[in-house]
Amino acid sequence: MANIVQFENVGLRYGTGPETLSDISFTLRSGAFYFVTGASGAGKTSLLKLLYLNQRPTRGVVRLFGEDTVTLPRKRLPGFRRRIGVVFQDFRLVPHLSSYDNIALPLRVAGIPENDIEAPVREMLAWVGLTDRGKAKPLTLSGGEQQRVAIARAVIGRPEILVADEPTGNVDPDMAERLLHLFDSLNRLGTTVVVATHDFHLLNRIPTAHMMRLDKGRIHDPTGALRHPAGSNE
Ligand SMILES: Nc1ncnc2c1ncn2[C@@H]1O[C@H](COP(=O)(O)OP(=O)(O)OP(=O)(O)O)[C@@H](O)[C@H]1O
Repeated sequence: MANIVQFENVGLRYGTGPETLSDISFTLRSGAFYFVTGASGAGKTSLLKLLYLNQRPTRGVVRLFGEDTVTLPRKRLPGFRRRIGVVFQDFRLVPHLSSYDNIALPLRVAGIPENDIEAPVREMLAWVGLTDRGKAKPLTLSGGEQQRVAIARAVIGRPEILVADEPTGNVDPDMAERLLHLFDSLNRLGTTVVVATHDFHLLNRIPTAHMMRLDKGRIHDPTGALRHPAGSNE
């Protein structure tokens, strides 16, 4: 498996405060499944924000798809962001748009012709089990339904990496398992999946998943299992 993400001695500081993340070094392998765990405030959300290019590191190198994102020209950032799907705990759907239109949004933003949008949106609605809810607005859906719309929206552009920040935080345990099953099936199709979670029940559900534990802004990786040399394709 090739390296798809590489962090080298990354630090992140908000404003003039202390470093929220320090000396973060790890490699993510293309096609693997990762859980990011750690106590509240350990820096999980901050780490994911660096990963999906919502934040720039204060120091160090964040390399995505083999390129250094810190020196990447700004005009190339949107293209990079399209290769990463993101799911949030609070869904972040557009409230006045139907499920169908929320899922279609990334394709419309990317300028895909309307004729080429319907089939993939219908396919996504079916995949998340919401074929009959395409016209529904987010506030008329349950939390689990909203999250499935959000997952469909995140993956309709066939991202290479799916990042999810506490995606099961606002759904019941049965729905949490169902959502995890969606992530697992995507991963089996080759998508690299990174899920931050507090939910220890979920961790055992994906036996092949790798764990990234954050402790007070640092990666806990005593055996170095999360580090692979640059260019290593072992
Ligand atoms: N935009 C920001 N400005 C200033 N400080 C921030 C900002 N975002 C996060 N922090 C601080 O960074 C630290 C890590 O926060 P982060 O949200 O990354 O942790 P977390 O592990 O995701 O926590 P939780 O599990 O509670 O969501 C916290 O001390 C938080 O207050």
